[in-house]
Amino acid sequence: MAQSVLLTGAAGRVGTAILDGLVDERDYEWRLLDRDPPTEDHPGEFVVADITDEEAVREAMEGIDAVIHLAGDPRKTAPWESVLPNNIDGTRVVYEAAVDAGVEKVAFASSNHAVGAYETDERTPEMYREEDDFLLDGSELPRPGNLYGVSKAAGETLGRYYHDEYGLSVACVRIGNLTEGHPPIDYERGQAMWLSYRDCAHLFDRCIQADYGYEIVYGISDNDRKYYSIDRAREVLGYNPQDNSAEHD
Ligand SMILES: NC(=O)C1=CN([C@@H]2O[C@H](COP(=O)(O)OP(=O)(O)OC[C@H]3O[C@@H](n4cnc5c(N)ncnc54)[C@H](O)[C@@H]3O)[C@@H](O)[C@H]2O)C=CC1
Ligand SMILES: O=C1O[C@H](COP(=O)(O)O)[C@@H](O)[C@H](O)[C@H]1O
Repeated sequence: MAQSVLLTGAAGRVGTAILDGLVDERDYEWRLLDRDPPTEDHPGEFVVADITDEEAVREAMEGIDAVIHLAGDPRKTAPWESVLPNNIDGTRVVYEAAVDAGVEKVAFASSNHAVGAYETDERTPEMYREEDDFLLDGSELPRPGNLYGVSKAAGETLGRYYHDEYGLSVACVRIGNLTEGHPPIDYERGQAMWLSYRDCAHLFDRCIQADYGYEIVYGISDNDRKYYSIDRAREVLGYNPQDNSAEHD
């Protein structure tokens, strides 16, 4: 039977990458949720709701097997007044409703900014280059460099709680820098953590398909220069990225 997947933040960039990559590939029954109504054709059902609206999220969660939770404020400059409701409280609402609805898996869009403060003056810019061997693998403590990063670390910790307490499978994907078509130009850091659209779709697909308990993985393409390991994503999720920012130099 087709799996039913709730995609929050469906109208955004990451949501678009996932839908573009998976709609024709996979037989998922999509339920899309965003506070902004759709502007384009979309698969499945579209629920216009805010993730802080507990009742609406509960309703949207009915009959769902897996959730890809993207909705939130993606700005690294986002103030506390925004990340507290949109990224922290809204994420708690999503996990809580998922547990109550008997959902199996939640893939959470975390961010490189949850660990941004590892990029110290002493390490940069060398760590963005191929010859440098500094590597974060997901087992390190969060080290945010802004309140947005704090909110993503909070989302990861909420996931840990809902996994340990209720057995929900949770994959936190620390997404790098998603750009369509090619890596960011003249931006070493962005090239080292580039995530192509097709690798993004494939990675979240693996989060729906694979078996896991609680995981933190990095969401980047197989870039020659990288300071995030993708070994865990390969091992646990079966992630097999096709793109590499070096091929666009
Ligand atoms: N684009 C990137 O390179 C990266 C994105 N991420 C994370 O991935 C997720 C998606 O990011 P993007 O697609 O780039 O952002 P986006 O701004 O393009 O999309 C986010 C979507 O979430 C919706 N949304 C925001 N707050 C909401 C709320 N309270 N209730 C319902 N819907 C709400 C917005 O309407 C928007 O359609 C975010 O959580 C972001 O922090 C993490 C790392 C990198
Ligand atoms: O979490 C995010 O990270 C990406 C990449 O960060 P940046 O510091 O290289 O801009 C960012 O583009 C995206 O908006 C944000 O949600």
